[in-house]
Amino acid sequence: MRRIVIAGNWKMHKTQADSLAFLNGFLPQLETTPEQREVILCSPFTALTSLSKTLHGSRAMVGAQNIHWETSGAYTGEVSGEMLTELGVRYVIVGHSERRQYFGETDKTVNLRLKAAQASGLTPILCVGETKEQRDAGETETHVVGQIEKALAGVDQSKLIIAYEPIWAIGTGDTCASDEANRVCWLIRSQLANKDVPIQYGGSVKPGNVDEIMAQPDIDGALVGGASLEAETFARIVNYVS
Ligand SMILES: O=C(CO)COP(=O)(O)O
Repeated sequence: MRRIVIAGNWKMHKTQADSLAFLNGFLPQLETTPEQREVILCSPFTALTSLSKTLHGSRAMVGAQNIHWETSGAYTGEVSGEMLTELGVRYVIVGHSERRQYFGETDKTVNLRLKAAQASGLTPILCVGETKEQRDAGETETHVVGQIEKALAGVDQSKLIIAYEPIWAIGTGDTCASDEANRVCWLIRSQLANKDVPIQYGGSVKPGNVDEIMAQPDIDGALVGGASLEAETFARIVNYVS
């Protein structure tokens, strides 16, 4: 049985106070969440400590949004795996398209960050996905398969989550049709040595489309941006109807 993993990516949203207010509304709604669903909240670095303390012993776990590949050194502005695990962080997003687009993340640095995350005991959530131009040119498959190959060179597939996030569907309200998302998730799985790696879909996941997305056979979860910022909305997604 493959794991089901629903993660919220808060991106650059929420102070510590905002995070705690969110949890007040969110945690009680996890009481009815089926046990086999993993629930993760990926906050900015500054809220990780508060999240970790408040979530201790609860159903939800804490994730970060980036990690540096070195264990320490002169890397101003960066954070190491040990710094994250010390706070109780268990997961980390790696290679999000916003980091690739705005912060010069490459397939090479994604690969280094994945290995560093695993070396420090974190489970990385590797993000891949194509642009609108690539999709329109019929290059989705070759692009995504290329990203997967380069990212996973030398990476342990037993401690890994992958998120397929078509860039044109992120923050646009323009969801990828669930059968199209499923087809790409299936393709990703076909490239993996470990067929049990959970593969999430991300891109405008909302209460109104989550049930249909999660009904797809090769989609094992969701990576949710905007709709993870509000407790009621994210709880509805986590408690999707299967
Ligand atoms: O980028 C995403 C999650 O990592 C998706 O963002 P939205 O859910 O806001 O489209």
